[in-house]
Amino acid sequence: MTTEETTMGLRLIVGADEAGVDYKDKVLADLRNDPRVSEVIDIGVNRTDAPNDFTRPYPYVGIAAGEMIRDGKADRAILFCGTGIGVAIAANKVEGIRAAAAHDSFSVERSILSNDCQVLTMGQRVVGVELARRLAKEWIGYTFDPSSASAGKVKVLTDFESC
Ligand SMILES: O=C[C@H](O)[C@H](O)COP(=O)(O)O
Repeated sequence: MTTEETTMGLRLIVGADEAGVDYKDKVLADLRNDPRVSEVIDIGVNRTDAPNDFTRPYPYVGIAAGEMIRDGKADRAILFCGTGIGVAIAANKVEGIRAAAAHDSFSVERSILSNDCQVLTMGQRVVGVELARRLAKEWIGYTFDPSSASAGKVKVLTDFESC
């Protein structure tokens, strides 16, 4: 979390395609009860959606989340699909967004401390729901250190995008 996130609380997006909606809803409920989180924005899909919306494919979910972060409407996102890969690829298409699919504690930690990712993705077909819930809780507890040795590496990415 940045200093601002720490002071204000995190503004988090949760989202999923049809293959990740069950995990998304579990994590959404957890985050709504987490004192570190000031706002949770559910961008769907939801089981109550009309069929065309409920079957909205993963690229739309990942891009929508990335655009909202890019536009300052949220700080971070936790997204789900079958594998976590599709929503990560989609979010990474948005300029300035760093998204990682991660299903273990170490990678979840490093996605922030090494890579300053704004987006964590997981696959409902990859890990159990209790692990996904735990990893989501862990992830929001990490804060990137802009004075760390990792910052210069992240800067290579942001400099490349601004060329
Ligand atoms: O990365 C893609 C996701 O896992 C998605 O939920 C399923 O995609 P598919 O139906 O093309 O396998």
